[in-house]
Order: sequence, then structure tokens, then C-alpha cells
Amino acid sequence: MSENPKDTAVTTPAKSDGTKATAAGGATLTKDAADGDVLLKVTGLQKHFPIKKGLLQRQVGAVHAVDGIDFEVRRGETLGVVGESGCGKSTMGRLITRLLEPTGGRIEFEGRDITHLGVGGMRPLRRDVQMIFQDPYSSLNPRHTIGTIVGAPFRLQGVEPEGGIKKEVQRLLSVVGLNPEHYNRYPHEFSGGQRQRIGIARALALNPKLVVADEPVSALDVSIQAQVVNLLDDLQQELGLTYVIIAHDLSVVRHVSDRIAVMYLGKIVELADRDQLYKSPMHPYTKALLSAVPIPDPSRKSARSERILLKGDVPSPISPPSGCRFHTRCWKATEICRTTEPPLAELRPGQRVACHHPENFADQQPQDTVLLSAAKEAAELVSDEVLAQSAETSAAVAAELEGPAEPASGESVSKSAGSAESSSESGESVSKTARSASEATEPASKSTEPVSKSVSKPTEPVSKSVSKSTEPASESAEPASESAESASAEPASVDVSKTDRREAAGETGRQESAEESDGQESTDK
Ligand SMILES: Nc1ncnc2c1ncn2[C@@H]1O[C@H](COP(=O)(O)OP(=O)(O)OP(=O)(O)O)[C@@H](O)[C@H]1O
Repeated sequence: MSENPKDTAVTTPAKSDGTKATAAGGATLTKDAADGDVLLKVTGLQKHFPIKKGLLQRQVGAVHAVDGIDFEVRRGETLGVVGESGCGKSTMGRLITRLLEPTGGRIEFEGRDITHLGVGGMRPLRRDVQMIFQDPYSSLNPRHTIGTIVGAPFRLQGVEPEGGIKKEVQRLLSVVGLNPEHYNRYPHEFSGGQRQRIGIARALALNPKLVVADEPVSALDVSIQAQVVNLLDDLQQELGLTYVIIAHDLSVVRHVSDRIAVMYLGKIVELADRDQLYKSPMHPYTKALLSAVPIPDPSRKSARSERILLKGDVPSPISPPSGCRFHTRCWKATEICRTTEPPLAELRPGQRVACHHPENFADQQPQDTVLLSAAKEAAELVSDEVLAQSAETSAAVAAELEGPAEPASGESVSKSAGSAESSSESGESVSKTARSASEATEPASKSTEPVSKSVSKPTEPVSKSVSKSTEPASESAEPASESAESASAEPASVDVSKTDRREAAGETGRQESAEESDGQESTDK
């Protein structure tokens, strides 16, 4: 069945009680939601699915589907959740709608702890928290009419809308752009997009405060996806809804979200405002995800080489890697990434990231320079341009934030500023800033500890990119001589190739802790 062309136009008729179906605030609510106006707060949320074996069904392990996540959702906003398949997005959605019982952590809805509410306790809450499911083909009972499906929440909650259930269901059908006359039809008589609209009508029936949509459009054709996404958008404006939208399609998430949480193997690795995240991602995983989004612009040939190919699959959530879970696929991973889990820290206002060596920001563990063997392999899949750019921005931000005399530190860094953004905006401005960065780091490299640090990733590809530059000779000549001059006294500017850099890093490691380094590589393998 083809889509009804009228479907795209969303009109919200008056409610049966005569009031206009517009929640206070509507569109402005999304923009102006105060920080303190938190609808949902999640702290340390965990879900471990037990693995049982044998006749006695003894537990032999657990799938760490969601493993300690913290976030909040403000009233009227849309939080997008992205990540690779199996990272725990759907499990998280089912936990916050309390379709699953959490193993640990806390869920607060409107300030009330709902973590372990029983069926009775949850009943009133079901009106306020609704879920839209991924597959519109299997989420509707084929033996029930649309009227029965959309009217079910009223019957289950014992709610009698003014004018009766039928009238209210027909109103809801027209809200989502379906013909109210189709009340008596069955799901198989509708197209995928229309079925998803039925699912949305059912979710909206009780006028919820929070709607969790799990991959709401991934099962639909691209043309229909846009219609459903726009419908969700319009409904939010008109009804003042708050959304958590789970998706793996970054372009969909970008379109609908105010803030975005990036999940990896049961953890949130980055949480930021949408524009900030797309403009200046800080977690290497976010950067890799964003680099995989196709750019529909043939004039941007360089976009291909900026693509980051991640090595291998996501590790098993049954025994996730130690430390930072991304360290087995990260091209920046050092020993500390293997041993110590980075906290989700607010490095920039509104941007939280869990990484020891963030992108577009000062290195949080600059003393840790020896790449893990897995990181060396992963770096082979990352283009020189990406490595150079990453190091340049880190060095530039470090210099801007720390000043010439102090080494980078997490604390001072967190007092950050938007200055980091400017450094990532354009290659030209970046290299200029990077040059001033390498100048600014001079005094730092004179102190004893940061000597090895100054050989590290942030600074050295600065000169590498400079030497590779095909830009005007005057541009490249100046820093090249800078690096040549300072090579002996200032390792920060040592000009090394990709392979040399690793050797240099390995050398440093051997000097610093040969045994540790050996142990680490064998463990890593
Ligand atoms: N009921 C369950 N019992 C055991 N393991 C489960 C269960 N549900 C999910 N898992 C496991 O938990 C992990 C996270 O699954 P989840 O469906 O939340 O991932 P996802 O990010 O939503 O993936 P996708 O995008 O493919 O839907 C997976 O490894 C999955 O196999």
C-alpha cells in the first residue's frame, strides 16, 4: 500500500476535552529547557544478563549489556543514542522504560526513584513513559484491528477519554497523519511507514511525558524514514514531548537530537550537544563513527582519506576489555588505557568524554606515550592526515589551555573554554595554532618529566604534517626550519614518519620501562 501523501502534514486537533493538544512550551521548551529541569536521571545503570548452563542452570557468566551509565534527559529535549550493534542501546531503552529490571544503578523520573518499582507501582508511570519499537512489522498484533491496538492503552489503564475510546483513537490516527476511517483495518493492510505511525499513535495515546523510540525508522525505506522523522519532530513541537531516540544512523540522530550520547560496549563514551559533537568530537570512537558517514559532496575528495576504519568487531560484552573498553581498537591507546577506565568527565562545557587521549583537546595523560601493539595496528588503518590533524589540535588546545610553563592536566583542562573549537575548525587555522603550540610547549619540554611526553603524539605529527604539506612553500618552510632548529633541544618538534614515530615511541618506552612495555604488548596480544 502506498503512503498517503497527506501523511506528511501533521495537524493536532483539539483534544476531546476541548483543550488544544499543545503542551506548555512546545517548541520553545526544547530550546529553553533549563539545566535543572531534568525529567529523567540515570546513575550507574547496569544490566547484566546471566548466562546459565547445565542441568542445574548454574550461572557461568554474564553479558554486560549496559555497564554503569550516567546521563539525564531534560524536559522537552531529544537525546539521541548511537553506537554499533550490540553496544547496549536497546537494553538501555528498555531499562529506562522499565521493561527490564536493572541489575544495578538508579533511575529517577521527575525526581522519583523508579529503579525497582513493581508492576503495581509502575502502572501509573506507564502513562508517562512510552516506547516506540523498531520493527513496525512485528510490533503490532496482526489479529487486532488498528482501533483495538491504538485503544489498548486506554483499556489497560482504565482511562475513559471524553467522547469515548473510538473517538479518541480516531483523533490520534489523524494526529499521526492516518485516515481515521481506517479504524477497523488490520496491520497487514498498511505499509511499513503507516504501521510505524500506528505505533506512534499508540505511544501517544495517554499523552506521555517521555517517549523512548528504539530505531524508529531503521526498518523503513529512506523516503518514508524522512516522513516518520518529521512526524516525530512535529509532534514534539506540538505536544512538548521529550524523546530518547536510539539509532545507529548518524544522519537521523543528527537531524532529530539536541544532545547525543555515544555508546560503546555498554558504556557512554561521549555525551555532548549535537553541534559540538559533530563539529569537534572528542572520543576517538565518536570520531571514527562520524568519519564513516558518507559526505554527499564529490568536490570533497579528501573526505575519503579522512575515513577511519575500525579494526575488527566490537569485543564480547561477556568479558569486556579492561580499562577503556575501546583500547583494543583505538589508534591512540597506551598502557593507561589498558589498565585504567577513564571517567566520563566534562572537558568542555556541555561535552562529557571518557578518554585518556581525547581528540580536539589536550591530552589527559600526556606522560603515557607508548602505544599498545593493538594501537599500532589500528593506526595503520588511520590515514596520516587524520593522525596529523588529531595531534595538531591536541597540541594546540594543550598550549592554549595550559600556557607555556605547565604540563597538561585533567583538572585545569576541565576549566576549559570554547577555545578548543576554533582550533578544529579549519586546517589552516589549526596549523597556525599548532605552530604557536609547538612554540608554546618549548619551556615545558625543558622540565625533566615531560621530555618523553613531548615526543608523544600531540606534538610530533605537527612537524610531520608540516613536512608533508603541499601548501605554499612559505607555509611549510617556516615550521620545517623551526623543527630542524629545535630538533636537538626540543623533542616536541622532531620530524618523524609514521613508522619512525612508532619506533621513537617504542624507544622511549624501552628507556622508561622496558619490562612493562614487553609485558603490556604480550598481554595485549
Ligand atoms: N535477553 C537477553 N539475554 C541475553 N543477552 C542479551 C539479551 N538482550 C540483549 N542481550 C545482549 O546484550 C548486548 C546488547 O544488546 P542490545 O540489543 O541492547 O544492543 P543494541 O546496541 O541495541 O544492538 P542493535 O543495534 O543491534 O539492536 C548484546 O550482546 C546482546 O546479545
